[in-house]
Amino acid sequence: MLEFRDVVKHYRSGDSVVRAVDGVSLEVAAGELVALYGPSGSGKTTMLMLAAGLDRPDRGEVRCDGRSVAGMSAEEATRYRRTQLGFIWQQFHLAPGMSALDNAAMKLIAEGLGRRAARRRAARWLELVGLAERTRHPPEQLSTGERQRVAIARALANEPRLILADEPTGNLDTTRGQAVLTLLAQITRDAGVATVLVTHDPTAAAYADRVRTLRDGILLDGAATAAEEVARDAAAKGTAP
Ligand SMILES: Nc1ncnc2c1ncn2[C@@H]1O[C@H](COP(=O)(O)OP(=O)(O)OP(=O)(O)O)[C@@H](O)[C@H]1O
Repeated sequence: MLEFRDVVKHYRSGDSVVRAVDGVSLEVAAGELVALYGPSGSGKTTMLMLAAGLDRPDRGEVRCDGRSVAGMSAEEATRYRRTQLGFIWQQFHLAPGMSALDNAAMKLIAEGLGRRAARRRAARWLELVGLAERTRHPPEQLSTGERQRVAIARALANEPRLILADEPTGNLDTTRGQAVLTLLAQITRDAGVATVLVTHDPTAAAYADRVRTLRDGILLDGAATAAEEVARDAAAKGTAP
């Protein structure tokens, strides 16, 4: 479903070059949840931006359902993001002044679904993420964790084929975080979605079918279980797992 083929993305910053993604090949199948695990600055968000067509690789190719993402016109890329993709952003990107319900319904309305039907569907997703009591509140009247859940409801409401989740539980307490991860794993499996979960939390990585570790823009060898990755990480830091 999603494929990175020898992808390189470097950023220039003054005289130096940041090798954000440095020759990554990775496939994520429909119905599979892959965790991209790695420290801050290892290139995880850059990989999601490339998959969403919000940035272009310097070399290599990102394909979704066989189509080159960088090869899409601006119009095709917008439609791809609205209809195929559920992007859960680290910074939420909610519209201020609009209710949680309208924020969650936004992509559905943009795709032409009637306002009432869009709101009905969005309300169901808000309920699933535990926000049934907060649908009328705009983001500025919600806690950070509640905003994160609105962003998750919005990302899932269009029933995407590919979910890109950037630290989706970063602002949630353990119970809420586990509920969101269980929901993501369930949607991935039941709806045959390909999901990439970016995290530096080993507990979150444990919900994945496969965990791949990114360091300095390079994927470490081999797929591993979350437990193996946690042990490898602890060994690298010289701490007990
Ligand atoms: N637009 C940009 N211009 C210059 N450098 C960038 C740009 N975007 C990212 N970088 C750099 O690329 C590297 C990878 O960044 P990225 O955001 O992908 O890391 P990350 O693993 O998602 O980090 P975090 O866990 O902190 O979100 C970092 O060193 C970052 O500073």
